[in-house]
Amino acid sequence: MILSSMRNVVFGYGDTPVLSGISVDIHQGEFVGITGPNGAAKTTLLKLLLGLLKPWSGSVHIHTEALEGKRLSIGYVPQNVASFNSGFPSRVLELVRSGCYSRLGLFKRLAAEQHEIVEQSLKQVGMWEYRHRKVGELSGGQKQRICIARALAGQPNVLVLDEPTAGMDQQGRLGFYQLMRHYVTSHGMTVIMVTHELQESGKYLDRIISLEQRESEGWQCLTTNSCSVRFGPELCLE
Ligand SMILES: Nc1ncnc2c1ncn2[C@@H]1O[C@H](COP(=O)(O)OP(=O)(O)OP(=O)(O)O)[C@@H](O)[C@H]1O
Repeated sequence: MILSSMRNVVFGYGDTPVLSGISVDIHQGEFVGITGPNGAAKTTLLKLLLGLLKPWSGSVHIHTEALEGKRLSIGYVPQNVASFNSGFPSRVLELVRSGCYSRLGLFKRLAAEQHEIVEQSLKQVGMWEYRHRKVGELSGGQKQRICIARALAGQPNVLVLDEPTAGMDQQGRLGFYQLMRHYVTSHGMTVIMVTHELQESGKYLDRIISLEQRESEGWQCLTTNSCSVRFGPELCLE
């Protein structure tokens, strides 16, 4: 079932267009990779899907009925979260706990259930042992992991991640793809991830959306139905 649909979206910054006539659907409960070269507007596409940017023309629609009565809850891990400066005052546990407030609202005390979810999220990204450390003192890959844990602690039904494995070692990356696959398969979560690492992530994904430049047409959106399909002329414009 379609959860989000983008139709003929045109968008740019200032008076410079960066996406021209993009149409793409995201289905409920799929793990989608968005790929394309630097500057192809992958982050921009995510922000349009999230409603953080407004298209010049065309439409972006979230079909909440696809969630079958559940409230829409979106987790977002932006690009470069690893650049928290070294003076960032929070400790890991506080930061990850703060992810619960997107669901609970501010000024609510966390119940035992939320404490368990925080613990589970930190364990799933391999950062439980670091829970009392200051965030600013962690390595880039470790900061990336706790930002993912924070997003998971919010128990989103849609998780949007912009190059989430940047800075992670190979073992961490593979563990992360498996974890996302688990959330998609076992919890019905919809996961949308910008990635440059299709070789590694491809077998875990349900579908790839590829932003490719076509001569004289600007950036266009191509999708594959199956990740085993290589990019090439067999792709058709959606
Ligand atoms: N706030 C902004 N103001 C002006 N131009 C912008 C802004 N954000 C992005 N752009 C431009 O829009 C284009 C697409 O940027 P975007 O960050 O979406 O690309 P990307 O595919 O995510 O790139 P990367 O792989 O390098 O992260 C680029 O040419 C970029 O310079």
